[in-house]
Amino acid sequence: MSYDALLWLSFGGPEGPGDVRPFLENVTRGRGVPPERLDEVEQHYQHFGGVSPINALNRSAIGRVRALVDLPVYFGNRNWHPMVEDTLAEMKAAGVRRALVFPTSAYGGYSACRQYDEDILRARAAVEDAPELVKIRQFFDHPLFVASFADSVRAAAAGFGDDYRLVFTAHSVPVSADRAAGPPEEGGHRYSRQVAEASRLVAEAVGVTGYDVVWQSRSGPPEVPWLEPDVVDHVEALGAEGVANVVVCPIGFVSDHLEVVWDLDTEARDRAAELGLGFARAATPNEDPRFAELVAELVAEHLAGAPARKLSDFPAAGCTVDGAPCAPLCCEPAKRPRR
Ligand SMILES: CC1=C(CCC(=O)O)c2cc3nc(cc4[nH]c(cc5[nH]c(cc1n2)c(C)c5CCC(=O)O)c(CCC(=O)O)c4C)C(CCC(=O)O)=C3C
Ligand SMILES: [Fe+2]
Repeated sequence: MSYDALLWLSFGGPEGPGDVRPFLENVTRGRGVPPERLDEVEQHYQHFGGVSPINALNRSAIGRVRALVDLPVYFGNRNWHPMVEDTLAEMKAAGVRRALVFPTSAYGGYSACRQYDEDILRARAAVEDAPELVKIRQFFDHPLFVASFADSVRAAAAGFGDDYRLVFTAHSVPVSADRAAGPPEEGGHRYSRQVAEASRLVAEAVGVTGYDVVWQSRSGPPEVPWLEPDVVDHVEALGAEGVANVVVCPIGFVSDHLEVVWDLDTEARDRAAELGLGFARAATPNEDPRFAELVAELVAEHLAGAPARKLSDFPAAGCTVDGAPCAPLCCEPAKRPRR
């Protein structure tokens, strides 16, 4: 199979105050997020002038990937411009017939994997005679992903000697969504188990034996259970335990974005300061040159049909054609209550 492009598929984020509300409406359309939560999240964005760092960081990484791969690289998002539908139309007009897709998420699960397949379906439905789109596999246990986080944890912890608690954090999801993550015969929880596995690998690389895995940025109505504990609550619990310093590693994300700079660098950091805890946040991989190398390796691996380079034997999937699920009933979307 030959490919004539690479499509970088991401979440998207607003780039000015006027973008915030329409962006949030795109994110939450039909998802049962209460309006009060949206108002609150809008304030987080406006606190940063309505600009999320995510688009600029994607463009910066794409620049480095362009130097490493032999394919034109296009950029499209689920929720904000450049929208993936528009990018795909542009690709089609440029004569692209088959493209690889790099999704900016390392994990399985509905929000982290299957929803990107839905983006591919939606984009292809919007473009007549659309190019074929083949998505690249999950990479939570790739040696370059793990090494990048391990170095960022070491750098963040540098001022604390050995006296710190390492806390990994990933985006919370509804408990029901995590239960449905992966193919049904595996028993579910593929998202939280992959997050736990990546955390274990990074802790091992750093040489830390005691660490925690917690969740952040929960949304949805309060009566719906989401993965816990929350990172800010956890910082409080560590303070009560007498822990002196906390190093937070956002293992669930490939780049900084609003939920990293708000929930971690603002909320969790402020709470730690109030409690007199030392606090440091490990960098996400995006700006590490190894992240571009990781993407180039994943592309080369796919083109060569080479075996996956990975540090664990935990199941991974995600390589899909034209937005089909990884396997029948894999990460089935939840039936959401209409509001
Ligand atoms: C697993 C996961 C990832 C990691 C995988 C990946 O990276 O793709 C992720 C990433 C991100 N989530 C982001 C932003 C938001 N997520 C929301 C809402 C939700 N996220 C969910 C899950 C995830 N989200 C879920 C289950 C919801 C509930 C509603 C729904 O089922 O969709 C909302 C709505 C408001 C709110 O309620 O918080 C916003 C604004 C941004 C961009 C931030 C920026 O602009 O910089 C990024 C990278
Ligand atoms: Fe999210």
